Amino acid sequence: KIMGNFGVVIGNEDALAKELEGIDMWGGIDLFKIADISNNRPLTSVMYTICKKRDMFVKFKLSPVKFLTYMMTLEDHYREVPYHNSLHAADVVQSVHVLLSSAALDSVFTDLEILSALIASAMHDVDHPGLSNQYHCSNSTELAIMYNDASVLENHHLAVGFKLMQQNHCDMFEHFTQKQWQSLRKMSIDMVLATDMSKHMQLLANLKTMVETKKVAASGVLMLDNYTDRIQVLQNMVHCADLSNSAKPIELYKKWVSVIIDEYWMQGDVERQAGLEISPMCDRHNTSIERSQVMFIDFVVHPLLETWADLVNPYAQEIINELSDNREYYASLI
Ligand SMILES: COc1ccc(-c2ccn(CCC(=O)N3C[C@@H](C)O[C@H](C)C3)n2)cc1OC1CCCC1
Ligand SMILES: [Mg+2]
Ligand SMILES: [Zn+2]
Repeated sequence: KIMGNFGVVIGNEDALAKELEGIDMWGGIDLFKIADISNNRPLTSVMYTICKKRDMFVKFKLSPVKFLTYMMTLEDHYREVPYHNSLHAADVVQSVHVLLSSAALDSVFTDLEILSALIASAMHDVDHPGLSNQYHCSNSTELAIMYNDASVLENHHLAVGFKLMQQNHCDMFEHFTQKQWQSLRKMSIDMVLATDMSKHMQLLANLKTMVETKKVAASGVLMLDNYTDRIQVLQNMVHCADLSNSAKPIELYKKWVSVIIDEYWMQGDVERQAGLEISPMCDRHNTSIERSQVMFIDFVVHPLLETWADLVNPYAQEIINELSDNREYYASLI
C-alpha cells in the first residue's frame, strides 16, 4: 500500500490524481493544494509521479520502495521554513520536468542525465536553514567554516542529499554500475552548485554564448556534443526552475512572494536581534515588496529566461509572456 498511485498513502488518491493531471504543463499544478492533499508530501508525490511517467523504475531497475523511502527521508530533511521547504523543491522538480520536455530538447538528453536533473532538483535545497549564504559568511557560522565560505548552503544540500542515500533501505541506485553512479553524482553536484546565486552571471554568459553558437539539427533539436555544453544547459535549466516563481500563473506567484518575504523578514529579525546589519529586503519595517519583485524580474529573471527562450526557441514564449504579465502586475502596484 505504501506505493499508492503517487507514492504516498493518503486515502483520497482521486483528489490527488485530479490535482496532478497538469504535471506536464508549466504552472499546471498548484503545489500548495498538493501539499494539503498529499499529507504534506508534495516532493515525494511529485517526484514519484514524474519518475513513473518517465519510466525511470524500469529503465534503472529502481526499487519503488527504496525510492519512496529515500524520497520521504529527503522530504523529512527539508525544514519548516516559509520558502525553502519541500514545496519549493517539488516546484523546482516539476518545473525542470516541463523544461526538459521542450521540443527543442527532444531526445537530446540521456535517461541518466534526466534522472540526475530530477534528483538534483529534489535535493537542491535540503536542510536549508532559511538564512542566506551571505548571512552564513558574514557571521562565520558552523556551515561557513565547514565550507570555507564557498557555496556554503549548496555544498550542504548536496552533502545531506547524498548522505541520506546511504541510510537503511534508501540505496535506490544499488543496481547502478560504478560508471553510472559516478556520472549521476558528478552531474547532480554540478547542477546543485550552479543554483548558488553568485554563479548567476557566469551561467548566463555561458548560456548566451551557447545561443550564439548553437547547432541545431534538421529536426530542430539542439546538438550538444560535449560534457561542458551538456552540463551548462542542465545547470541553466535547474537555475531557471529555481528562479521561475515570477513566470508562473499570478495566483501561484503571489503565494511564493508572500512566503519568500516571510523568510527574508525572519532572517532580518535574527540579524536585528543580534545587532547585525540587516540584509537587503530583510527589514520588515522597510521593504517595498512590489519594487523589489519588479527589480528582480528586470535585472535577473527576465534576462535569464529570455536567453533560455532563445536557446529552445520558440518553445518558451509562454513562459516569457507569463513573466511580462506578472511584471506589469507588480509594477502597477508600485
Ligand atoms: C518569489 O520571489 C523570489 C523567488 C526567488 C528568489 C531567488 C533569488 C535567488 N534565488 C536562487 C537561490 C538563491 O541563491 N537564493 C539566495 C537568496 C538571495 O535568497 C533566495 C530566495 C535564494 N531565488 C527571490 C525572490 O524574491 C526576492 C525577494 C524580492 C526580490 C528577490
Ligand atoms: Mg538554494
Ligand atoms: Zn531553490
